Amino acid sequence: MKVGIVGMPNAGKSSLFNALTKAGAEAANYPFTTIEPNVAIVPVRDERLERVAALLHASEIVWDTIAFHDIAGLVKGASEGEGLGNKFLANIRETDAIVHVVRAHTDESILHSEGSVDPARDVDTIETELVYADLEQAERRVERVAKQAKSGDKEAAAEEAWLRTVVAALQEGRPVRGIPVPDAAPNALRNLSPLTAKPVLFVVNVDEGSDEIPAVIAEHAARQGAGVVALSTRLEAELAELDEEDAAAMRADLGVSESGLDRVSQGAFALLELNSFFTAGEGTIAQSWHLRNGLTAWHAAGQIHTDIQKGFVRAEVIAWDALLDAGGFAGARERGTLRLEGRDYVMRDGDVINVKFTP
Ligand SMILES: Nc1ncnc2c1ncn2[C@@H]1O[C@H](COP(=O)(O)OP(=O)(O)OP(=O)(O)O)[C@@H](O)[C@H]1O
Ligand SMILES: [Mg+2]
Repeated sequence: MKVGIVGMPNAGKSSLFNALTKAGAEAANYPFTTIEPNVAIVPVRDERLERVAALLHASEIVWDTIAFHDIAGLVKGASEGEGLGNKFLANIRETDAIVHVVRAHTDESILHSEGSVDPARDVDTIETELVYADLEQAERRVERVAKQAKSGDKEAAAEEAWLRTVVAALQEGRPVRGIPVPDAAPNALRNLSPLTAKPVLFVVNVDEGSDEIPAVIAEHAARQGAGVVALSTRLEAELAELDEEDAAAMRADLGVSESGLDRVSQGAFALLELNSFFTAGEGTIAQSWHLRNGLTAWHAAGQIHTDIQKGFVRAEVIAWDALLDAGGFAGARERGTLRLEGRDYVMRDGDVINVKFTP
């Protein structure tokens, strides 16, 4: 899963990114934590898997990860190429979700490109740039698709009609999110990959020691079904430089709630309506995975390995807490809480699964 970080210049994007990168380096078990200078691979920690791993004396824990893409600040006019903004926006077109960093801290030593701290105005500026960028993209695409439609391509005709609705909405400043995709052109949304259709997590960059979300941002987020997390990105970046004990002591001193970064990564996952599931065995690797709500054991097998999916026979499944209650797989088998399920079993959040397959 990929997430793009957007926001005004100096909003705190790179501080957040650095904090995430450092946390990733500590915990990810990935040798390639920073695969590119502006891409950070961050583990999504989950206490449930930690407890399962402890119970089974797992050899190690492998976390599912999110890739965060840091881009330069978007000024007004970014979509017209100012400040290279458009190129940066193109970089995040392929992401699954957007983290929008909003400055709310009042540190006067940090310049604001608009001369004052005003979270609602800044959110509006960035959202307008995203709308413009999508508009430009949609106008270009509609021309191309219209040509295909003229040659009698039914799907192209449906896509063209959809694109015209999209262009009209964007011209009025409305996002693409929520505009229904026609059955006759099921790939229309993916072909355009509009920024304003992606789920959003607002990260409100607050003063140290605060975790208050400004009401205007909370209401704005609620209206568009977005998530909100408040933290000081500078503080998180500083804490990430400390070892775990010192960081915990400093958090306690400042009265800052634990794991601001975990809230960001978990918040990003929550946006996409993903379920977690786990694979684990006595003394082996305990691993976390994610799957869209409503998908089955067969899909879960495909996440683990295509060969395991191809050879799927059945799956042993148990809820993570039932496994803890039973004291392990042997106990669960005795109690009958370890179930055998077929390929159509709909996975539940927190399931531990062991797929039996023919190689
Ligand atoms: N909560 C905060 N309180 C005080 N200062 C902060 C806070 N968050 C970030 N800063 C400071 O603001 C400055 C800009 O932060 P940062 O580089 O993360 O912004 P950015 O959004 O990446 O900017 P750019 O758009 O230029 O890439 C840094 O000096 C950083 O230490
Ligand atoms: Mg930056």
